[in-house]
Amino acid sequence: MLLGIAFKLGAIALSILISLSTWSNLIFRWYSLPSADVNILYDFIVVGGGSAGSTVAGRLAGNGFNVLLLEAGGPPPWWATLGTIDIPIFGPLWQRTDLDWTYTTESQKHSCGAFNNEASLWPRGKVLGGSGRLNNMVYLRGHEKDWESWGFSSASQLHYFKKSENHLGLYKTDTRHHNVDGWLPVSDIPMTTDLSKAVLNAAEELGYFVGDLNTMTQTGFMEVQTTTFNGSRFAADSAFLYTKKLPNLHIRTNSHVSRVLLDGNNEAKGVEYYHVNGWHKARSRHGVILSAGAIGSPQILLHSGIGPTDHLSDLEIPVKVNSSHVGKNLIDHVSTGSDLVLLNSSLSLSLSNLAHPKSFLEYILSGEGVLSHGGCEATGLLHTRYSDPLNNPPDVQLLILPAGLTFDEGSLLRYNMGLKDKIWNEYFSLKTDSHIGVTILVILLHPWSHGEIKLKSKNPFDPPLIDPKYLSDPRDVEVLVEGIQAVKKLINTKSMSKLGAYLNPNHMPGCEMHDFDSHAYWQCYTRMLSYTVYHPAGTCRMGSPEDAVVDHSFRVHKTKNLYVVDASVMPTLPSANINAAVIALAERAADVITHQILGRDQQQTPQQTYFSVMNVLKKHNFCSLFINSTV
Ligand SMILES: Cc1cc2nc3c(=O)[nH]c(=O)nc-3n(C[C@H](O)[C@H](O)[C@H](O)COP(=O)(O)OP(=O)(O)OC[C@H]3O[C@@H](n4cnc5c(N)ncnc54)[C@H](O)[C@@H]3O)c2cc1C
Repeated sequence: MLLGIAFKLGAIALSILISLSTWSNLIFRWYSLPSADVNILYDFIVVGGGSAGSTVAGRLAGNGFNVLLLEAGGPPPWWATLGTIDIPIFGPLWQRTDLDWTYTTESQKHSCGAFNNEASLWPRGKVLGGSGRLNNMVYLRGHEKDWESWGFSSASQLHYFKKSENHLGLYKTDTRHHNVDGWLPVSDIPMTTDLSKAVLNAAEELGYFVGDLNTMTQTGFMEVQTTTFNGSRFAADSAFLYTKKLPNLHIRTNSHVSRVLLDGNNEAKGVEYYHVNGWHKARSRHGVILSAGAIGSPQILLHSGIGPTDHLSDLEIPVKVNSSHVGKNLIDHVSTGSDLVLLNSSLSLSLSNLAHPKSFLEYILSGEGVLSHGGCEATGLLHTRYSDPLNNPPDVQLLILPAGLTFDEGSLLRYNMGLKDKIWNEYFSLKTDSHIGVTILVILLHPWSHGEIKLKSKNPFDPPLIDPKYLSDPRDVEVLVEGIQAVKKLINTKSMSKLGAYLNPNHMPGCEMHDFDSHAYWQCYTRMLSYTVYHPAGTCRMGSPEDAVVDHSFRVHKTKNLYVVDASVMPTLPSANINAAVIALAERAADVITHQILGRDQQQTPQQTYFSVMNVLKKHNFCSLFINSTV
């Protein structure tokens, strides 16, 4: 036993040492970023260093502009610099810490019955890299019909997905759909369990397409691709802020922006922010770009006096621009199905494998094994009978996780989600004997229910009121119930029966009045066990002035030099996890804004002129070899 303990301690010490050397480069970058000089007039101020903010700030700086990036969170803390923050399996550990804004929604009337106060806990990243530092790293683009409904051609959308991508996986030779010289690594997952193989075989048995869903034309199933490199998380800050030397980029962390400074013509001139021990102002020449996410960006607009007049007047915030859509159209992917499938065989992802020193060594030496597992291993995009495959994108996504809320025996995951004790005791912990609970998550891709974000007070540090109004439209419940029927078909295949898969027979508390497995039972189950997949969007949506907040060049209607670039501008949700689309939107925004400025600004700096000429040449494929290595 003593030998065992010594071995474990030795492995942990070794892992720390090797992590330190592996990540020292990154640590150096975090702490040697050019710090901001607050007296400079920057070309652009970007607010929020998350998925979108890191991308747009990195690209604009790369295009020769002087950029100040203000982020409310810090750089990752000291313990994260041991490398632990990039180990995929540890993702859930950072929730409910200083890296998380720890939002809670209002109590839901039609959903979330299984959760404390009938509310949903919404983790959001408060750190450079934003929610991309807490996420499950799944890289899935969505469907071509999604972009057409946004007013973009699918060809231009594919261009921006490819622009960001450095595809390191199986499909890297498919140059029509993938690219290998972007800044964001996209990899195949290094470890899967027997579950994903069984699900993919089951999908084939049922006649689904199995292959790359990132071509954006297919429905069917695939093993997930992830934003990782050598088995480690690679969030947008790693990709866009530290990959290239960007001397024009200045980063100020621990800087909470309260409002945009607008002149009498509603032209953005800078921002006001709180840093360490006082209020500061920063000024910009060409514009302010809000990338504070689907909660932060509408919150800052409202505090700046841009929003619905009645709401602002109630809070005595002087109205600058009456924009009735700010904070409205809150959309999110809501899901159900944790531990809905039980297996009577074991999988290689288990708590005991996770704690084994061998797993640490395997990860350190090869970037593989259980520590490299980000939670999700396969996914499917489907049309239920409520969605016409000829005219609509898929309406249900299935995400396959070889674990459920019971994975850690109740020590962390159920608290991260705010599950009621009664539901834990009477449903989850009753899991039959030694059988393991796995999850084929059913995700509603295009909710009819829309919610809203409002301010609670004039205080910029007060979290806003978040009400997603999940499942307030009954059509959403019907689509989720259809998704559950699709899961039942999958587990009834030969491939899944080899793993001993069966439907969890426990009756969901609160649904006792319905016969198990009846339609009414699943409606009730869905309303009880409904939870976020962490994709809030739409609160500053893009479109025409009559029904939107920003136009197609990301500019806030009725203002000048004020842009929003993040998940909040999405008019509808993509048929996928949304991080890839957020980054593609930010790539597009950087191009659009650069061209606008270069078009109207005759007095370019020599460096900007150089970059604009190079970009034009690159677009027309002149001297591409030379240019690719210099731009
Ligand atoms: C637990 C979890 C799992 C997820 N899993 C996946 C997945 O597997 N795949 C996927 O595609 N998507 C996933 N997502 C969603 C995805 O990560 C987000 O949609 C995406 O990161 C949103 O990008 P954003 O730039 O809009 O916002 P964020 O990345 O949240 O960035 C906003 C940034 O602004 C900062 N900020 C906010 N307010 C202020 C202010 N007032 N002043 C200054 N700074 C401010 C924040 O601190 C943050 O850094 C997940 C999200 C979570 C939380």
